[in-house]
Amino acid sequence: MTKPPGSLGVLEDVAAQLAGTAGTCPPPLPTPAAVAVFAGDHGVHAQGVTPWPQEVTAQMVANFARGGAVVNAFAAQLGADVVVVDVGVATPYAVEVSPALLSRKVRSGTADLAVGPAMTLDEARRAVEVGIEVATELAAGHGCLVTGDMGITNTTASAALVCAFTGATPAAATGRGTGVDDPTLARKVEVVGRAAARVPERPSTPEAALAALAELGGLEHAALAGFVLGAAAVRVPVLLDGVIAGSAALVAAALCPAALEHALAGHTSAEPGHGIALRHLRLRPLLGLDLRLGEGTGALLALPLVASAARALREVATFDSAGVTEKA
Ligand SMILES: O=C(O)c1ccc[n+]([C@@H]2O[C@H](COP(=O)([O-])O)[C@@H](O)[C@H]2O)c1
Ligand SMILES: Cc1cc2nc[nH]c2cc1C
Repeated sequence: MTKPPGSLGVLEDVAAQLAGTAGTCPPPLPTPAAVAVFAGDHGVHAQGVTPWPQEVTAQMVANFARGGAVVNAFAAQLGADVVVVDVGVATPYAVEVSPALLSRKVRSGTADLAVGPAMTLDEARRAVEVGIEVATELAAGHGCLVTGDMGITNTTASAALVCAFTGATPAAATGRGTGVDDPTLARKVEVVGRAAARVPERPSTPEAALAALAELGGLEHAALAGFVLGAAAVRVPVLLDGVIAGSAALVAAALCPAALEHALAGHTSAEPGHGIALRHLRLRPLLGLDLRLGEGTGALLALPLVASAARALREVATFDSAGVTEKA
């Protein structure tokens, strides 16, 4: 290629990874992309760890389906498709039947992880299977699968998963989520610590990973873990968003370590557990913009970088073909 070797830095690693995932060099363009926004509610809402009412999850599901959320705006900028997947929303919403909304509810919200298992092993497995199925369906017709999430209180479950899977302390892994005050943050740290202490640290077998997921996770975390596995199985790159995807990727890595070879971290969010998860997974985030929205927004912003990496391998002339003299 007509450039000094290594001069595209991290994009050279991205390009090589895309080629490895596809099994072809140059790799296909990662477009069009599809964002799957997995939505679920959380029993731990009862502990007062977020200022937002639970109904906001359902209301935002309707907003995604109508095209009115930030993720829809960012997707429109890139020609990406948005699909919202109800894997565990607890309150009703009114939307017309739309191809942009998939009803795959496993249960109406999890149980309170502060006092016992968030879900059963069977529910966790079924939610993982939802993610695998959605990835498989979207892979036909899309060059990149982008993770999205919506779930009031899901940064609490994310922090608990990060503690369990990395050994991080609750104080280090727990952040302010949508923006909680100091007393709420202290309560959140306490809840995360109490819950994470119930599971054996750093589960590494698939059985232990599924058990930890059922104990601490959300239905959207389970589906996102499956989405990562499903994308890898059909060899389509998966671009990860924030702390919810990052904590779900820890679960996916314990279920099948090789799956993470097909994952890219779009950004690192302001939630401290996210950086911990990415370092544990040895994933380098492409962007750092202090985002803390979720929905898939940070991952989508990184998509042009991933597409440019693929385009460089596909379209740049060689020294020979362009008649450019090589270095001595
Ligand atoms: O993506 C992130 O890293 C991220 C960080 C903070 C908040 N969020 C979003 O905010 C919601 C959860 O925040 P909370 O405070 O209710 O736990 C949920 O819908 C997430 O998508 C997302
Ligand atoms: C309004 C709102 C939009 C969101 N999108 C993702 N998480 C969210 C949380 C809230 C509160």
